[in-house]
Amino acid sequence: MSTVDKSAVGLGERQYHIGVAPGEVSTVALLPGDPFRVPLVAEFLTDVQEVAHRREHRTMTGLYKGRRITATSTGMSCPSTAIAAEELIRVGVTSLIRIGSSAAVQPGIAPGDLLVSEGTLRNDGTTAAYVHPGYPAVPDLPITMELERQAARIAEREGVRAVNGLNASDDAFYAEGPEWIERLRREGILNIEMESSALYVVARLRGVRAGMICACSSNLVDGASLYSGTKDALQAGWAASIEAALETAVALEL
Ligand SMILES: O=P(O)(O)O[C@H]1O[C@H](CO)[C@@H](O)[C@H]1O
Ligand SMILES: O=c1cc[nH]c(=O)[nH]1
Repeated sequence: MSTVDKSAVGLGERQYHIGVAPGEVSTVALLPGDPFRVPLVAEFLTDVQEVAHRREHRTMTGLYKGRRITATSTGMSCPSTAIAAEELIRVGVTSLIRIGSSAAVQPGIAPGDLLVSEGTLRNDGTTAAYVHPGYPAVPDLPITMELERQAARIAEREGVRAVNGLNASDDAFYAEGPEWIERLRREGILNIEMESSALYVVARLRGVRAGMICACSSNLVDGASLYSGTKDALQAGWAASIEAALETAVALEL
């Protein structure tokens, strides 16, 4: 019986899940979760081409201030994020910046505020298949520092807050009960989302760079919630996050 070595699958070819081929992407990719947010990135770009849209993974490539930029949606959660990251890396992406939405678990963070990740608590199953339990999920330091600089600048202009710190990646949106949220709050975690754990671990293992900036969608400890109609603030937060990520790509020549 022969087995398939997946480390060689798709190298130099159109990728099985995300449908992109070498030459169709930049060296830097912005990663929203939702495919419907890829066109929001495209609004900032010129010369945009839709490269592929397979399953939850939609990809567009264009230019921002003369720099080639790709946007690819990861879908929700770590399994599809790991696949998107692996396949983007196989076609030449060397910097991955997640532009997400995320729920705050510290008081005083409001929908639309900007959250830059300095590290992720790995409460997901995917990364357990890649690395041992104590392995850290951390973003690239220069990307993180530039995202923080850009977030602070844009937040001041837009009259929102920019907050930097630790986040958690959960697998189960509807299993985030009060005990879990209270524990994260006590341990100083700022916010919860569902993808950065896989993004950071895959990036580290493959020798590329990753970072994350999120827009706050809701606050699980002080009751400000997207789920009761704060979508305008969230949309402004997404636009601000995209701008911060694009300016980071330009500043660091990613
Ligand atoms: O809006 P995105 O970027 O998908 O991020 C957040 O929204 C989804 C949950 O509602 C999860 O994917 C979470 O990480
Ligand atoms: O994990 C998550 C992500 C966004 N919002 C939540 O309430 N939980």
